[in-house]
Amino acid sequence: MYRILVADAIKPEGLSPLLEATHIELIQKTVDEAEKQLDQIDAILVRSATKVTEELMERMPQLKIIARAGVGVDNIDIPAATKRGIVVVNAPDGNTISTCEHTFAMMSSLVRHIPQAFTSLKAGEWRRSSFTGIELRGKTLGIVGFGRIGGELAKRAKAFGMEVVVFDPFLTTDRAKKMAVTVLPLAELLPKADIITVHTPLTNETRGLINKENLKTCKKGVYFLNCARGGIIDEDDLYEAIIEGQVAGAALDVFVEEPPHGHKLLELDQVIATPHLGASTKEAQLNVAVQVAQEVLTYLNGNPVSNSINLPAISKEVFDKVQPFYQLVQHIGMIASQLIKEGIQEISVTYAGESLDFDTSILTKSLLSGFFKTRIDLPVNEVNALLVAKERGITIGEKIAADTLGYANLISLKVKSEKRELTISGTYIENYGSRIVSLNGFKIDFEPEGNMLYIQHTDKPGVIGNVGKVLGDQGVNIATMQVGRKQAGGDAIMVLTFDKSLDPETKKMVEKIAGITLVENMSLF
Ligand SMILES: NC(=O)C1=CN([C@@H]2O[C@H](COP(=O)(O)OP(=O)(O)OC[C@H]3O[C@@H](n4cnc5c(N)ncnc54)[C@H](O)[C@@H]3O)[C@@H](O)[C@H]2O)C=CC1
Ligand SMILES: O=C(O)C(=O)COP(=O)(O)O
Repeated sequence: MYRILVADAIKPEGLSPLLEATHIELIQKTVDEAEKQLDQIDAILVRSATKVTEELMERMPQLKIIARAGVGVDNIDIPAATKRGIVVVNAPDGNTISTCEHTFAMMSSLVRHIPQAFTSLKAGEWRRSSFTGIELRGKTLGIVGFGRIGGELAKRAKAFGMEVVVFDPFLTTDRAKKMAVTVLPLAELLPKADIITVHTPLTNETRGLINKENLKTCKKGVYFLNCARGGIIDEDDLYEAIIEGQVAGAALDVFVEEPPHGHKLLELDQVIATPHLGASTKEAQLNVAVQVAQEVLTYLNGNPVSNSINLPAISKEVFDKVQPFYQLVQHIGMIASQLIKEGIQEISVTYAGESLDFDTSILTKSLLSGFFKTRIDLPVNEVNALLVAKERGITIGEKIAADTLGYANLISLKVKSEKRELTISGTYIENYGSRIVSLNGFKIDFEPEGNMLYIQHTDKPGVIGNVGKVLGDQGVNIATMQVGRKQAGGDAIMVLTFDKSLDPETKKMVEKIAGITLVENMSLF
């Protein structure tokens, strides 16, 4: 008998696969109400209200699976679950349409001042001219983050006669073409759009993506929407921009702090808002409940789940073989992702060497998880890495090769975009650790770790010295520096490691050094 705790308001109709199973007992209580039963619970189903913390997991020693009836898993401590071998699943597409439709409703309400006009009318006023709006037809909608929700929104905006421009650094030309949207860099989208809506995940890259600096570059009188996550548009900077008249108004479904107690943005007449209602429809709630109920049942019946976002358990024997290469491949993926930032068409991995004589697919998935780490909102791991690649139209290849080029083992990655190809190889040396031994055809030898800087330059006297001088003058302590070149006087590369990441100003100074053609920060945290 398995006991499943349904801790948040999840639609009961969607839970019928669980209600009908004879080996399952469903307990519909909050965590506090179920306090005395927590040590017997095998699965927990939540939305965003219940916080599944490490402390809660400690009180649930039987817990095998956490299911999030929705997309965002920020209320679940994923590393703590992974550490305990608890699978976490979600429902990635069950609420896409509802969130898109909510965004559209917010956009219409925003430009026609419907909430403000309604409040005024209810107060007994009849102020028609104060609420003159604008048409959506002919306006340019800027969509920042063109995933599931962004894509659906584009279709609806076009039906309203809007022009759609999008920014998404991970979008392939194929998908952009299929969706018939114009792709622009963010710096070009902002001054072009009349209305801008964000649909990215909240990550270190997207927190404050819209801020004081780039709000200034927008059209005066632009409208903003955030139905994704609080903080993608900096709340303080948005407030200032509205006060200054640069932004005409904003529609917000999400906040940095929820509920937003005494929030200054909510005091502004130009702001309309809803309490995180994007996914709150009968249909979305049924979809997500059905999806997670099915996943939980599948897993408890001993079968693999499809929307897991953390690690599956692997046998001790395989684990021992995989373990030395596990971090190396993640680092190879992370380096590649930071050196080839555009949309990718193909990723292929080649394994050579006797110690790699096992099913390497787990390593390929681990490499992909490193590659996607900074690109998408959900934690990507071995369980979902291939699905993530497939959804983005990326072809994945895996080969076994005989030639280790003199190393005991060699793992080589080739990443292809429409414009170029990037190659990187690494090896694991017993009792020594991981080394990257070739990068873009340059022989090199460095340990992938921490904060790194990649520099492409011409092999001529003075360049290396000048890099050292600029960094020294800025008080940057170089931990290691490795160089590689193909032939004397030709193209060359340098890879440096630091104790902390290089600030943008110092990076710019390095870029200005004569002979240097490319400088990229690489972080392996
Ligand atoms: N208000 C609500 O109730 C709901 C909010 N959401 C939130 O909406 C967001 C988007 O959801 P989906 O479209 O389903 O996710 P998705 O993963 O399909 O799309 C996210 C897109 O953002 C792009 N992206 C990642 N980093 C970026 C960056 N630095 N700049 C620009 N684009 C970037 C990705 O390439 C991807 O195409 C998520 O944060 C999710 O949590 C989702 C459902 C309901
Ligand atoms: O699915 C998501 O990411 C959401 O933001 C919806 O959250 P909710 O289930 O409505 O609390």
